[in-house]
Amino acid sequence: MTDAFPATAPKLGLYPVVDSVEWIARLLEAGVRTIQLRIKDCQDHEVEDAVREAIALGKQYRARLFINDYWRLAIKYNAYGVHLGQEDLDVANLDAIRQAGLRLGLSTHDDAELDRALALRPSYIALGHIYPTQTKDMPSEPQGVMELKRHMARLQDIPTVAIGGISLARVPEVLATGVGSVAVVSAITQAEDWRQATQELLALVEAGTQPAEAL
Ligand SMILES: Cc1ncc(COP(=O)(O)OP(=O)(O)O)c(N)n1
Ligand SMILES: Cc1nc(C(=O)O)sc1CCOP(=O)(O)O
Ligand SMILES: [Mg+2]
Repeated sequence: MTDAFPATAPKLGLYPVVDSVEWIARLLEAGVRTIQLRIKDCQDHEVEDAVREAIALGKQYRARLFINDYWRLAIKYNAYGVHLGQEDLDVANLDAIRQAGLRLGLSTHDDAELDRALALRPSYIALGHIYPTQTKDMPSEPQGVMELKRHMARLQDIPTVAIGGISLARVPEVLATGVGSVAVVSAITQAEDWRQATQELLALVEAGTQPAEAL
């Protein structure tokens, strides 16, 4: 059997996904303790400074800082974790990520992707997209909360994250499925008042009150 990736918190709480070090800094200062740097479609050398600075901030705040896509840089600067999609699985060196002691989060969008992800024994599984999203072009239809709830029945032993179109108003029905974390982009970055939005989301999702382990 494949070796498991290192454990993360059973419930990751509020999980903002943002595209700059500036957002990382302001959200950590606001109390967020699970967060992802997601800068799309760059070469490693173009994002190296941002990845290094984001990881340093994550350590400073004892937060669970995941790097999306740039797994080599995540290893180089000893990130808390890496987030990968299904396409990334075809090219990423999972053994190197595991041996470096990084947590691994994996995206899934249907049963087949869930099967593939579970076989790799990642640190958490993300399920999306739950609702229509303006943030990313999705090739599939939204799953909806009923489908999320159905998936949760087979995901009792692994931390879970819901993503895609989740607004403050939708958080209660998402949490009612039993999912342990809510990942958001626009609910924070497009909010009229991001501070207030973050505080309301944190209060609802009960984000990251315990420090990240083994930083
Ligand atoms: C928490 C979380 N869930 C899903 C994704 C999507 O990741 P991926 O499929 O790799 O797509 P991109 O984000 O790279 O466009 C995510 N980033 N975070
Ligand atoms: C980056 C991303 N991944 C998704 C997936 O389903 O894998 S949905 C998504 C975008 C989420 O943004 P918002 O909260 O603004 O809808
Ligand atoms: Mg990706």
